[in-house]
Amino acid sequence: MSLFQSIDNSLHFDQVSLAQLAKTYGTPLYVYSQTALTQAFQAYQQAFAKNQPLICYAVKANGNLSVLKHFASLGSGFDIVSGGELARVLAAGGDAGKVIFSGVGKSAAEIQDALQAGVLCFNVESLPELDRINSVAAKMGVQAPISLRINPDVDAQTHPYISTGLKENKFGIAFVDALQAYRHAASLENLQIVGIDCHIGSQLIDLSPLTEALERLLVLVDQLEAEGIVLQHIDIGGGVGIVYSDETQPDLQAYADSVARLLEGRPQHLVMEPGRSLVGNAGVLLTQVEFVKQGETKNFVIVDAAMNDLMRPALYQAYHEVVAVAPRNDVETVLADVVGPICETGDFLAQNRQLAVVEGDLLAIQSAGAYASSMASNYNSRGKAAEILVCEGQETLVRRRENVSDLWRDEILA
Ligand SMILES: Cc1ncc(COP(=O)(O)O)c(C=O)c1O
Ligand SMILES: N[C@@H](CCCC[NH3+])C(=O)O
Repeated sequence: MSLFQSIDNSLHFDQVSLAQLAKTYGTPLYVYSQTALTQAFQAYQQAFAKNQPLICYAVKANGNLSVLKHFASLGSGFDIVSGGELARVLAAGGDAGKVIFSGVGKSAAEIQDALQAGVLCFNVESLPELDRINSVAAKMGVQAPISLRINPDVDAQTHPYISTGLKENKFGIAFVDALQAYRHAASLENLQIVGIDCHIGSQLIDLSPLTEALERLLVLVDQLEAEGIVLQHIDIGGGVGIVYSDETQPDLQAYADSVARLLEGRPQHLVMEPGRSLVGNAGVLLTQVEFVKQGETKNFVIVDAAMNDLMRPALYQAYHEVVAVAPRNDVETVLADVVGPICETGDFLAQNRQLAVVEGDLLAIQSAGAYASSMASNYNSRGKAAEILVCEGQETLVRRRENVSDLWRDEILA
């Protein structure tokens, strides 16, 4: 059942009035539904019940502390890609023992902090990274748990900027080099090999590339076993795509069933790193119309949110549904681009939409829970939006709006 409801012609999300939230906290405003977060997490648990996976939520999708705390309370682990994300997970009460550390450029300091915290493993993406982790661990007198991220050269059939499992992508260790890399890891004294990982891309609607990648990984697992390298876990990477507009909802259960079939009889634990599908449709970005402007060839609905708040449309021409919080029929519907106040032609949130709005109206930009606030910037010296968590009629402010008059606070007037 949708958590959006129209009550007296006014949109509610998880039983909280969006108009009331805008009035209390101002706009632009991110609103996340805790109920939706729980439902999305439980959908994974249920679909994959047979394998009892460790779900490591990908923090990069939405690192709000309260979102992380909620996932931790549901038993989630975390997939991190920086020291900053580790700090967030720990601040939110996450269990370091359920943290996997991905990313192609881990610094020595980040590795040291992660070892200190006691992360579950590093997903290692290159040979020099293996050596670096080994040397940091040696200095600390510890064993570092590692898993190799394999680049299986499988086409995820998604946007090229978020495709990660092809030969030409910077991610992972090439499939053909994988055995040699494991042998090298096994020769290093301060490394403990615990797993294997792959992640081929994000926003996958056709899930067959995911199972294809897993099949390739399993060939390696068998080869490793023959060499006496026995793994504790298999990490299948990120989650499934979500519906932004007219995509077909990917069949999570069918995917889980294929994974279960492929892993049948194997001793390894299943690990996964979903991000988008746990938070994407649990969030909206509320924005207010500043002006409706008639251009010579186009109409523009100028709103108070911009590409610094939500950069997906500018970066990937991504589509986000835009709906009026209180739809009206007393003004003409026009075809318009929804644009922000930033001085860039690429500063649009939506293009060619039919909208009937006037100055002061509120719009809800849908599917804004993932890769939205987490990719926000201060471009044009704009403050980052506030964030609210709603749950069955209750609201909680979980991030204050940044104060624009002291955004310069970390600079030094020389
Ligand atoms: C290494 C890694 N793991 C997990 C994810 C999360 O992927 P998704 O948000 O598609 O579930 C990503 C992002 O694509 C990633 O780069
Ligand atoms: N930022 C991307 C997803 C990146 C996935 C990270 N590997 C998006 O908004 O779709």
